[in-house]
Amino acid sequence: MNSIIKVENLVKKYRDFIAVDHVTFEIEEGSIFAFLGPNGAGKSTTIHTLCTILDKTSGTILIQGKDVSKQKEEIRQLIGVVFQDSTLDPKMTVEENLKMHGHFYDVPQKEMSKRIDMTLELVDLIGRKKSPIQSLSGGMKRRVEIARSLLHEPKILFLDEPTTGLDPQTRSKIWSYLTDLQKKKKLTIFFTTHYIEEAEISHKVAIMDNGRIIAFDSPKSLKKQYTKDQIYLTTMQQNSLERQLKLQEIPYRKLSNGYYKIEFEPIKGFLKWLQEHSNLYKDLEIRKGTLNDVFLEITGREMRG
Ligand SMILES: Nc1ncnc2c1ncn2[C@@H]1O[C@H](COP(=O)(O)OP(=O)(O)OP(=O)(O)O)[C@@H](O)[C@H]1O
Repeated sequence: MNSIIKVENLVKKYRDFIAVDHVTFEIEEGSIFAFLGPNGAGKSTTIHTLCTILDKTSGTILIQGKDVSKQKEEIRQLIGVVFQDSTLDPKMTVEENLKMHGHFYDVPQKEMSKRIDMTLELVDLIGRKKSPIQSLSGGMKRRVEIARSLLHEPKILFLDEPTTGLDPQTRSKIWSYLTDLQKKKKLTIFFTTHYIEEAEISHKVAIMDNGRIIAFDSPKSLKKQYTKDQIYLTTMQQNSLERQLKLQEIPYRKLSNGYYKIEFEPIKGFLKWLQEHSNLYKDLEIRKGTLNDVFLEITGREMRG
């Protein structure tokens, strides 16, 4: 694996409180990586130490072989960041905001206009180049921030909850721009999100809890390892259904909403039973395990709440 980020035994303390507790992981160049976990798990703290915004307490962070403690400036040129709180100047136009960033990152003057147009085209906002930021919608502002973060041609894009507060349609549009970028520019994308389903597009997911990484793999492998397909049934014949399930030693749980929940792996093995006993149930729903179920299985708690 060609790792672009290598984190080893990362610890971040705030006084005596350990916010990040001996975290170790690697991220492959050109991949999409999602960082999940409940509030206060330590995701933002980790991302901020990787982006050189926050100093770590101990451990090693290498970004393309460069040490964040010693080579901050070089690393800043390698990364683009989009954080939750907008840092765009609302009174300035889109173009002026991008130009300011370009100067800050030493984008050569003769390349500036070309790069601004190119990045705005990537997020479909070239037509709004001359618009003041304050005239744009929330989703457009986030897209301007993404364009701005790409202006100095970074190798890695860090996004801390890039879609929080946006409507589902805008969120899906932003993800389609980001996945497109990852493919076209071979960009490595590292993001945190509260919308667990957004992590499904990533190549690897790390789930963090209480400052530690408790699971790390592809969404598919995590779900395969920790979840089972779930079948939900309703019935008019409770006694007969329960008798049959018990007879076949099929584990079930009766939920407070009247549904019977059956977890079965592999689901194929249960389909025959369902066909043969179709007279015993009314509604049938099959749900695949989610990343939230993975968290629930490992910790016994919901990821949210
Ligand atoms: N500046 C600080 N001083 C003291 N404690 C802090 C500071 N920043 C964060 N913490 C604590 O460190 C822990 C991890 O916080 P962090 O913001 O990294 O979590 P998170 O996973 O990003 O949560 P969220 O999803 O809510 O953003 C929390 O318990 C938080 O209260």
